Amino acid sequence: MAPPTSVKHKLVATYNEPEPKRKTLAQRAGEPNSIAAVSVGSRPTVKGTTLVGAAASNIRNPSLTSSMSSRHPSTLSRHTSNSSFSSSVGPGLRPKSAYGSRPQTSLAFNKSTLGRPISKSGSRPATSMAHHYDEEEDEDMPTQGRRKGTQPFNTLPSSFQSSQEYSTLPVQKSRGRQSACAPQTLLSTMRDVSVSTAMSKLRIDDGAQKFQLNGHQAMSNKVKLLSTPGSSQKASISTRIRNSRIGSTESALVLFQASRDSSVAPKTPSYIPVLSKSETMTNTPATPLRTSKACPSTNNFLTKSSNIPGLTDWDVDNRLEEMDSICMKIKDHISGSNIEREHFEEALGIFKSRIAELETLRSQLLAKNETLESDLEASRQRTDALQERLLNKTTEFDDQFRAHRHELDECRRAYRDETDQLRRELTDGADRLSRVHRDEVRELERRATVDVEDRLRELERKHDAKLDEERGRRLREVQSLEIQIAAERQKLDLAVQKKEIENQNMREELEDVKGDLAREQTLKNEALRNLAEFKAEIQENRAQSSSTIHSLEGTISSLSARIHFLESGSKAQSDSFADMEARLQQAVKSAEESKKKLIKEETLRRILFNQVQELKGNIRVMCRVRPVFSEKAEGEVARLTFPDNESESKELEILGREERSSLGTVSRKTHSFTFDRVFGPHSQNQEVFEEISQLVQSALDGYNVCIFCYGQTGSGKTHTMSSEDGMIPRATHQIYETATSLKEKGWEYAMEGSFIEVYNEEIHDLLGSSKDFDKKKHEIKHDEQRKQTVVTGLRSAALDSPDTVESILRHAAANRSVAATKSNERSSRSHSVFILKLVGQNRITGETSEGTLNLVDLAGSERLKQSGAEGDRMKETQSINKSLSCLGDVIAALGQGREGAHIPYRNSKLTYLLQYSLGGNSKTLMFVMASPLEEHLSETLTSLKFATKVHNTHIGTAKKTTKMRDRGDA
Ligand SMILES: Nc1ncnc2c1ncn2[C@@H]1O[C@H](COP(=O)(O)OP(=O)(O)OP(=O)(O)O)[C@@H](O)[C@H]1O
Repeated sequence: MAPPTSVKHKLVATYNEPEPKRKTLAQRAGEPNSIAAVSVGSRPTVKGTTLVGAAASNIRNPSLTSSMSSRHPSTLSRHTSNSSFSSSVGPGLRPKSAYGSRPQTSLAFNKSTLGRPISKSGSRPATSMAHHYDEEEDEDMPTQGRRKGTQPFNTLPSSFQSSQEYSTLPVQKSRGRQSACAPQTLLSTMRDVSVSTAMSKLRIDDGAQKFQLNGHQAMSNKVKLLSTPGSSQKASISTRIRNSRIGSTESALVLFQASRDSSVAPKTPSYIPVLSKSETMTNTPATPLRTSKACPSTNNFLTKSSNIPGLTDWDVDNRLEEMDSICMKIKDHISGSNIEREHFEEALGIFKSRIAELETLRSQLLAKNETLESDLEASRQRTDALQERLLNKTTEFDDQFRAHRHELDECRRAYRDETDQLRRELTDGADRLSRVHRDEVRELERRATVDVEDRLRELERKHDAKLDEERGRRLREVQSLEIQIAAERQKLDLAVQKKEIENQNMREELEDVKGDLAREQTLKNEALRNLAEFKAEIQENRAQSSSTIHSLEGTISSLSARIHFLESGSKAQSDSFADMEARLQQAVKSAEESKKKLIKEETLRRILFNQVQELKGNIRVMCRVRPVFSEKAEGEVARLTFPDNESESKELEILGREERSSLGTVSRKTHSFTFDRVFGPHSQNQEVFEEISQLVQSALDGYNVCIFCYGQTGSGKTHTMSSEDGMIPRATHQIYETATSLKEKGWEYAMEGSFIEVYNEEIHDLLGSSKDFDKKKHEIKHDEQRKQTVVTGLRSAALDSPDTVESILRHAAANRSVAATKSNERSSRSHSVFILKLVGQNRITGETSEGTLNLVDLAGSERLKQSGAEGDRMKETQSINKSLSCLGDVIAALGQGREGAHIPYRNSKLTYLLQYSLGGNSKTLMFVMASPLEEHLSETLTSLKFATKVHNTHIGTAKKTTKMRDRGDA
């Protein structure tokens, strides 16, 4: 295998390094005639042509010079030698021409000198050698030349042969010039065994590398031989040494050395010699070869032993001269050979030194190799250590990874627990807030109740004191007390409303707190999302997990602090809310108690009112003036004035028509009227009902109450009495509510309503069918004992709910409207009476009461003369006027106050129907309705004058129909 180029270059650089082992062998050889050192550029100067040739070839053997002279110019030239050397030094194979040139030359010389017959004789060593060589020349050399690449040492036999011939030179030389052929043979032998020839056969072969020299390269070849392995070669060398009788000591030694060192010759490429300074000598031009003229008679030369038949004798003198010249040449050749030997020795020294250098290089390389191996081992150890460390690090990393994952799991579990704890805390906080708020509301109600109770106690004391006084005072004092009670009630209502507002505010605050809690919940959710994101970041970046955890813990702690802060704030709000709620409950409770007190007060007030009514008389008259809807449509408005306070008016002044006296003066009389109350055109039904509510209430107390409206047509009777907010609906509602409230006192009332009309002195059931108006006859019957009136055949409706009243009124209005279509303006032509019978029983006291409330809407009072009615209208008007006149007569009779006097109730259906509601133990209220129109002025004045008569009538003291039952009977 070819060595690496780098190594080869290095070897070139270290070629001159000494080799101790080689040096020792050289010393052992004990070579005194060492070859003179040959240096590049210091070509030795040799006298003579041979010497010049030797010098030119640096190390060429002098014998070679002679042999070269007989060599064929074409096969042996300096140039060829140089080429051969160059080829041998180079990495390529040795060229065939270079290898075969010298043997061919030798062979040519042998052939030229000895001829074929001589070479075939085989009697002389030289001849045999020549023959042998000839055979090799003819057969082997080309083969060797071909094989030298694979078997470079197969060339040794040739060189060895030359060596043998060379070794015989001293023997022949000692014989002297015994035969003519001896010198020739000697020359041939010397040439063959010359160092140059021997060196030319030697080579340093290292695999594909071959090193072959010509001339002075022989020494190099010997050196090459040192590295030539193979026992057969050593044997050949030993044989040659034995065969060389006097041989050159140096050659013997070199061969011996080669034989010895061949066994230890390094096989590594480092022993491939590389051209150095000495090698450059091979590049020097070789000495011109001698031609065959140097021995012109060689072809005819015969020795004494030549016994070849057919050959003739030759000229002795010429031969002698030739021999002399040959001898001289031999001498020169010998001297040149000595010089050449010195050169070889010198070259040998150089090569030894180079060998030493190579050895040194080898040792260095070995050392370096060892170093490299040690480095490699160290590197391997380091690699193992690194692998072990890597394994340890991997294990450690896995452990850390597991520990970190475990830590992350712990953190995740801790966060989950903390989140659950926060959620529980929030839930608990919300529950606490709710409880606290409820407590606050209770406390607020309690406080409000206490306050109201205190106020009520104080008020009760005031009222008790006032009630003690009121019993001895008049009606105005009672009214003032009522006003105060109403004011207190209003205050209480305001207080309750205020408490309710406060409660509402507290609820709003609670809602705000809940909103804050919801926002906190949102923040908490955001924090949880941030926590999840932080967890994701922790997983992504484990190195930052600890810092992220700390930051997350900080966020959680801040959130916890904020939650605590909000809880504390909401707790305060909850406290205040609970306080307000408690106060509210207290206020509600106090309001209920106040309501109870008010009921008691109301009872007392009714008692007082009845007492006042008894003191004042049982018939009261109130006046109401309807508003003007349109002056253009209704005409001129009469001049009605209210001299006293309009809100509490009791007086009415009407400017009468112009009256022309007999003297022609025109005057207008002012008519002044005074009633229990005068309602102006701006008054409402609510205001009117407040005035009569106490009277209506008397029906529950067992009184017969009759409220009727009197006035001309279109003055507002029906509006006041039967409209949606008129006295009938309001009275029934109030009675129902009062009856319900009196249940607390044990009173149970049975309320039954009926609605009739008196038309043309006939009674029609408005709750029945309108078809029966003219068919069904109803009779009026009186119960003298019970002082109750009963109309037969009437349908009545139990007032078990306020809605019943509305249904009754709607039904009655529908019947009246149907009737109106038959007889025009039926409603104005008939008296309508709503009868409400109230029968009460107190299950506690055993009292019973039976009262009747009659709400009467009288027909319009018109003067027949003014109305111009005819036919049925006239009959209606007459009937109306009759009944109204009878009413006036009855009232007038009652006003006379005579005991047992006749009261003409039977004169009309109306008065007979109202027998027990007019006078006696009844309470009567008459509304006189006035029209504001100038057109109706006359009729208005008539009505007002009639009302004045009634107002001036003292009917007597009303008595309620109550009985005390024996408890035992009950
Ligand atoms: N105080 C009032 N406020 C407003 N409108 C009123 C008032 N009084 C009467 N009216 C209206 O005047 C008109 C006539 O009233 P209403 O029918 O009650 O008179 P009347 O006296 O009942 O007549 P009639 O005797 O023919 O029944 C109605 O439209 C009624 O609404």
